[in-house]
Amino acid sequence: MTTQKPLHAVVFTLSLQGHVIPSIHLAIKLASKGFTITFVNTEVNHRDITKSLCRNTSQNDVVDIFSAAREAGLDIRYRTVSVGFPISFDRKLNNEQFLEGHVHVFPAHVDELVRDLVDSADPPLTCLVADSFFGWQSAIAKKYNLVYVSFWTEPALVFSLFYHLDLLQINGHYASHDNREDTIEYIPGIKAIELKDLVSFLQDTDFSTSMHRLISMTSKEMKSADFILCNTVHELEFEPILAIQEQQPMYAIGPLFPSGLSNSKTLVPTSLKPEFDCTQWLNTKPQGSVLYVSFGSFIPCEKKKIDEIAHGLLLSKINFIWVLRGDAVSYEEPYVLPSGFEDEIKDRALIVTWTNQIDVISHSAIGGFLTHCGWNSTLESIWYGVLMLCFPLKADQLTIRKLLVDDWRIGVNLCDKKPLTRFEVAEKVNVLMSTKLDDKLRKEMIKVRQILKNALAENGSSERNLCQFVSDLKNKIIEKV
Ligand SMILES: O=c1ccn([C@@H]2O[C@H](COP(=O)(O)OP(=O)(O)O[C@H]3O[C@H](CO)[C@@H](O)[C@H](O)[C@H]3O)[C@@H](O)[C@H]2O)c(=O)[nH]1
Repeated sequence: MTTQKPLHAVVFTLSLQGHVIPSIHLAIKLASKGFTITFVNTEVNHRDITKSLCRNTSQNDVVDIFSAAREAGLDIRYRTVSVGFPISFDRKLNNEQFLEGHVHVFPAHVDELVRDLVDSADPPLTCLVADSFFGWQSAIAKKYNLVYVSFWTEPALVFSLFYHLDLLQINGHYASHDNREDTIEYIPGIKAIELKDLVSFLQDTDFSTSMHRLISMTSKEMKSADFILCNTVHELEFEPILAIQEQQPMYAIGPLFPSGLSNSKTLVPTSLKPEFDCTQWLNTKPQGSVLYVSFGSFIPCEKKKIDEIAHGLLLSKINFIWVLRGDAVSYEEPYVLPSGFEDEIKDRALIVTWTNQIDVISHSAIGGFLTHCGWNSTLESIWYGVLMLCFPLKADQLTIRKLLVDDWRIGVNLCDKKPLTRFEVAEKVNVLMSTKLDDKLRKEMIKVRQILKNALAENGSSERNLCQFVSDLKNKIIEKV
C-alpha cells in the first residue's frame, strides 16, 4: 500500500536559542523533501522572535515566522504552545521550577495540541518530531499512534554518553560520589574519554536535582524513539554513530544551516534577541584581523573569568567583536566592564549584546573565534573555516572542546593552566590570530571543513541519510496503519 498524501510531521522545539535554530532548519529541510510540517514554537520563543523582529504586536498576534517559506512553496504551518507557565515567568531565575513544569505540566499542553491535529489536520498527522530533551515524547506518540522521531542538536558523541548512562552508572562514573580520574573505555563507539571531558552534568556530585531527573528521562526516551536524527556529519563521528545504529536507526543529517548559506537572511527568522549589525564596522577592517568573541545564548560565566578575558583582549592589541550579553555573568545582575575598558578599545573593538553570528563569522575580516564551544557555533565556525580558541563553560561544551582540540585538532585550548589569567588570554589570542596558512591547525581545518561541505553536497552523506530517513519513515508509517 502506498500513501498518496504527503507525510505530515509536527515538530516541537525547546525554549532555547541553540535548539530553536537547528529545529527550524530541520523543519525547512523536511518540508523541502515534501513533508507537510506543523512547527510548534513555545509561546516564549514566539514572543522573543516577534520582539526581536521589532514588530509592533501584542502577545496574542501570531506573526507566522514561516510565511516567507510558504510563499516559497513549502507546506509549513505554525502553532504556538504554552510550556505551562505565564509568559512573564522568568525561566532563568527559576530553573528548578521550570524543569519540573517542563516534565509535568508542559505535556498536557502538548497533548491538547497534538489531539487537535490528529482530529483535524489534513493531511493526517503521522509523525512526531521532538527535541530529545523532553520527557513525554514516546507517551504522546504512542497515545496517538504516531511515529516518534527524536531530534538531537548536539554531537553524536554526546548522544552516546546520554544513551549509555546506565553503563556510566554501573561503572561508577555517573551518579557516584567518587571523583575518579579514570579514562572511560567501555562505551561502544567511544575509544576513550576522560572524566573531565564528559558533559558537565554527568560530572555533578549532586544528582538529586530536576536536571538529573530530566537527564535520566532523556536517556530512556532516546531508547524508545523509532528514529533518531542528529545534527552532525557521519564522517566526523562515524564511530559513535555506527555503535548506536546497532541498537536503533540514527541518521546524521547535519550541519543544519539556513538554506542557501550564502544569504544568511534566511527565509525564516530564528533569533530570540534583536541583532546588532556588525558588517559595516567589519568592512573597515583588514582581512583576517578581527577576533570574534561569543559564549552562546544563555550560560553565564564566572565574573572573574570574564574580567580576565576583558583584560586579556586589551593586552592582545587585536581587533575584536565581543557579544557580551547583559546576563554574561549572572541572571540577576548585568555585567559591568572594567573601568576605562571601552575608551581603551574604542578604535579596535565593537561590543554588542547580540548579532547575526553567521554574518559576522562569514566576513573576510574575521580571523578567529573565541568560543564557548556550543555545537551550533562550532559547526558554523568550521563551515567558514574560522579557527577556534576554546573556552567551554558547561554542558556538552566540555565534550565538544575534546572533539575540537584533541580529536580533530582544529581548536586551541584557552584554559590550559588554571586559573585563567589575562596573560594566557592575550598569548593564546595572539597565537590563534597569527596562524599561517601552512600551519597544522589551518591544514586540519581545511580538511574538516571539506568534510562538512561534502556532507551537504548533492549525494553527500547528510543528503543521502536524509533521503534514507524519509524512505524508512514512509515504510514505518505503512507498517503502522
Ligand atoms: O550574537 C549571537 C550569538 C549567537 N548566535 C547564534 O546562536 C546560536 C548559539 O548556539 P550554540 O553555539 O550552540 O550555543 P548555545 O546557545 O549555548 O547552545 C545550547 O545548545 C547547543 C546545542 O544543543 C549546545 O551545544 C550548547 O552547549 C547549549 O548551551 C548559534 O547558532 C549562533 O549563530 C547569534 O545568532 N548571535
